[in-house]
Amino acid sequence: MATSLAVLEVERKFIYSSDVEDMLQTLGATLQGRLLFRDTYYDTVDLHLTLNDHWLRDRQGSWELKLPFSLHGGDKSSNPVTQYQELTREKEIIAAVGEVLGCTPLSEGMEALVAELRLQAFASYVTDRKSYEVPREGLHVDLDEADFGFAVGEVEKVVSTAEEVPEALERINHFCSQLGVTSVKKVPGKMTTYLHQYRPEHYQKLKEAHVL
Ligand SMILES: Cc1ncc(C[n+]2csc(CCOP(=O)(O)OP(=O)(O)OP(=O)(O)O)c2C)c(N)n1
Ligand SMILES: [Mg+2]
Repeated sequence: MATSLAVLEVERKFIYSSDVEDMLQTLGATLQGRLLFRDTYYDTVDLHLTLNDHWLRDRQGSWELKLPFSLHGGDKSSNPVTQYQELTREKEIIAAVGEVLGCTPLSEGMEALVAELRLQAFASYVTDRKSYEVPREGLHVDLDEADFGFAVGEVEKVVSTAEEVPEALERINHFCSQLGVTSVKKVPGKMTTYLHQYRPEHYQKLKEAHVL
């Protein structure tokens, strides 16, 4: 079996204003397209996945698990840049879910895993996304509008080794400052806002665990 390179997503969220698209174009960004998609997130009854910063979702029939890979330690709750590994192969997702839950799932597919572990959907929303590429910087920018009335932008770089992370951080932070994003405070994303609005107890537990 061919070994796949890791997909490590380094990302910084920002709040944008109505002139953001003009600014992006001035900075050399080009619009790639617009996409509408629904994400449904799953967890165990006792919230073991999210309390361990593992985010399992079904995006329009494709499954994905985001899990932390930060080698730098530090306080996640205040850093404006997040670093996650992304798994999209069901076999790898099932193994990683088993590892964090301390079990060995028998299931070979995601629907079976949901039944076996009695996973429950805890959040579901539609995102209307405009995607920009910044070829010169190797960066990707998304402007997201969620169906519960929340908008957020993300500057992102995908790398495959931990050694590439510092340069990605530098490029992201430099691009953000050019965009006028100066606050070093962490901006709440769609999930943080969704949980705060619709699942306050879950939100509180994640705050107490310093996951959000
Ligand atoms: C600011 C901040 N946001 C999220 C987290 C953790 N987290 C919460 S939900 C979550 C999973 C969703 O990640 P996010 O990038 O917000 O979603 P989305 O933009 O729709 O997915 P993409 O298309 O980029 O793959 C994470 C990693 C965190 N620790 N801090
Ligand atoms: Mg994102």
